[in-house]
Amino acid sequence: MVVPTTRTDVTKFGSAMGRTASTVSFAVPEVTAGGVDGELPEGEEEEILLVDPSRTRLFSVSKDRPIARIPTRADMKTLTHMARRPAVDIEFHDLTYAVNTTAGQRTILKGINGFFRSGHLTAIMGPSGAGKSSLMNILAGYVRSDIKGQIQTNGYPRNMQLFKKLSSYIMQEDLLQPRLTVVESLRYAARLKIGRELSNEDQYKAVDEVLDLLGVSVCRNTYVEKLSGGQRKRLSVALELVNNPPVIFLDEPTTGLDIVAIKQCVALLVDLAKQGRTVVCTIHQPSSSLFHMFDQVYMLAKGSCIYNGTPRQLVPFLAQVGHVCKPTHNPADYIFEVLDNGVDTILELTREIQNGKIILCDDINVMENDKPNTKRLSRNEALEFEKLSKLDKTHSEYSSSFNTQFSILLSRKMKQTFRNTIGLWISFFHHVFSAFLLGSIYYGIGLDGSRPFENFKFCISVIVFFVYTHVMGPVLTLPSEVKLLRREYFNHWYSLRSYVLASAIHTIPSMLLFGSLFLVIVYFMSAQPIEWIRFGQFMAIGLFTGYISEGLGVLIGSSVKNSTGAVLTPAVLAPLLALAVYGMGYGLAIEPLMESLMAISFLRYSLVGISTSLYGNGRANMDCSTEDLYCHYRSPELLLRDLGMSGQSIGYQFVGLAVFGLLFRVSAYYVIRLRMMNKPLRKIPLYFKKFLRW
Ligand SMILES: Nc1ncnc2c1ncn2[C@@H]1O[C@H](COP(=O)(O)OP(=O)(O)OP(=O)(O)O)[C@@H](O)[C@H]1O
Repeated sequence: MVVPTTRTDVTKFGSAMGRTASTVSFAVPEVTAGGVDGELPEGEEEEILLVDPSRTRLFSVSKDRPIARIPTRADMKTLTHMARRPAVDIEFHDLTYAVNTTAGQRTILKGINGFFRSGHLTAIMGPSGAGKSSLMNILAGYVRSDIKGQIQTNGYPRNMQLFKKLSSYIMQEDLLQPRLTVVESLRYAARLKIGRELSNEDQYKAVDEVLDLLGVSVCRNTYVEKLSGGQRKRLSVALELVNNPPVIFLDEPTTGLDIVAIKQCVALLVDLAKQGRTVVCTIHQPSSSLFHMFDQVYMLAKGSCIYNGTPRQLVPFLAQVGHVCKPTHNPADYIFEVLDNGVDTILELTREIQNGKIILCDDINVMENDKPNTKRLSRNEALEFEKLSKLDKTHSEYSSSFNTQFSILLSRKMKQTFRNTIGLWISFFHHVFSAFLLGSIYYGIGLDGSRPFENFKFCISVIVFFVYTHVMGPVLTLPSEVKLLRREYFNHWYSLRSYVLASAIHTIPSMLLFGSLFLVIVYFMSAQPIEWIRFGQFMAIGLFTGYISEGLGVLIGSSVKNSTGAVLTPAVLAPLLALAVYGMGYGLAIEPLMESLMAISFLRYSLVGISTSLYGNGRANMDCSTEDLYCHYRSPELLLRDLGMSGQSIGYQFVGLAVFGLLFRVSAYYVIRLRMMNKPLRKIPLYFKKFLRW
């Protein structure tokens, strides 16, 4: 092995980067490596070319080597029906990311530099904890605080609003809508993400093209829950591809896939990049053949860049600093072994690659001439694009209007709800069985003046039924839904308001259907008065209670994970129920303090409402079935008085319930909004102020 003479030269080169172009020569040691062609003879002199001293850091260690062509599918299809997008290059300078931990401040990324260009597939690699996900999150805009340094797109400071529209982040977990078919999922995504940019017909054509391109046409009518791991990953990519984003970030796209699916997945990313997109993914140790499929590899260790360049240049680079990779060795594995040598090695590699300022390429001409198909965005075009996107306030943020988002989301949710046939059957049996059970327990007591307290227990049972039936569903399902929401919301599919509103409405039809069935059965079995107004009020209070309880479930489910929610929900409901029934027998003697406490239990309004619907509104004295001389509570007025409910209007109970319903839903909206951010606590005062202004 030839002792490299490069270190000082590279340092010189690095210091020359600031102002003037220069040409630096150094000897490249003889190296051979598995899977790499065209090694140089020992001691051969190579020229390092500095292309643009002020910004660009391309240089070649081995410019005479055959050009490493990225394998692409010969029959690769082009996306002719998609919206046109500009190509976007991303660069970052002196990027530092430091977070506060209990042990003090921790620097996760240490002044790294890089340049990820359009038309290239870049892999961010490194050992566990190196900072790959942190870098990806920062570049994608997922993390935006605690960052120092510059991030630029096409040479200009990144405009986050514009960048969000031009980029997609595909997270590691394939979060998909299980009860939609592949083509339905894509069509919903297209309608939300493309909006008015393309006609419906063109949107559907774009969807068909994406299906073809990603090789998922065969399963276009398969339900998502039935897809294989590889197909799910392809669908995840397809969903983000429908609006043709020029920048795609993927976090660990190969995790959980078998070797064949991994290759197909990376080949797909290569294809996407070759069409002019900037594709950046994080990846754990890839195989040698996989490693060489990437156009650029960006390696991190302990928050610093230790390599930046083409896969082919990794072996010569390592050899340059005295680490020779055997031909039989996978270079991607070898560098991990090198890192095992300790911190000094990391520092040395970081110095050599100038913390990412240098990009090692096979041939500068390849880098320069291998332009992507799409048009690069000039400064003027960028400004024009920005201006256009700001013309209409609604359209500046999302591709489709609020109403469109709402109707699409509602239709998507309803479709899934009504396809959940097992869930619907369970719900049906639960309502019918509980209704007959309750009806049997309180059979025929409604008109009996000697059993009003039993009838009051019946009212409590109806309220408890509606509370527990509707509160637990969102508590258990929302935490996983929030994850899916995070992906779609972050990728700018729709606004949070349209999502929350659609979620708040989609359960109403099934709730009305099953709830009414339950109420009709119990009302008539328990022989309540056959008066349509009373019946209507009874139904309305019961159904409204169910809806408000669901709102409480949404608030709890959006705030905590489901294991916590399962414990927290009964803990919240128990005191509310105790406050609701307080006053039974006390009549007019309820203390003012207790009265105000009772007012904060929404169940109190339900209970007063349902009792008033049966006994209020000037109901005549009831008949008594017993032979008692004195049947005290045959007078409904007396009964309501002793329950502490006299003089209460049913309208007031509806207003009380509506206030709580609104409070739960609006609070849930803000909690979800805070969860979508990475620094929620800091934003609480801001949101409180906004809420007060609303
Ligand atoms: N917000 C944070 N607060 C505290 N530490 C953090 C935070 N974000 C990341 N870290 C730490 O920074 C280091 C880098 O994290 P990151 O997730 O970026 O690494 P990674 O290279 O993606 O690792 P892996 O391959 O295991 O996913 C880890 O040690 C992680 O614990």
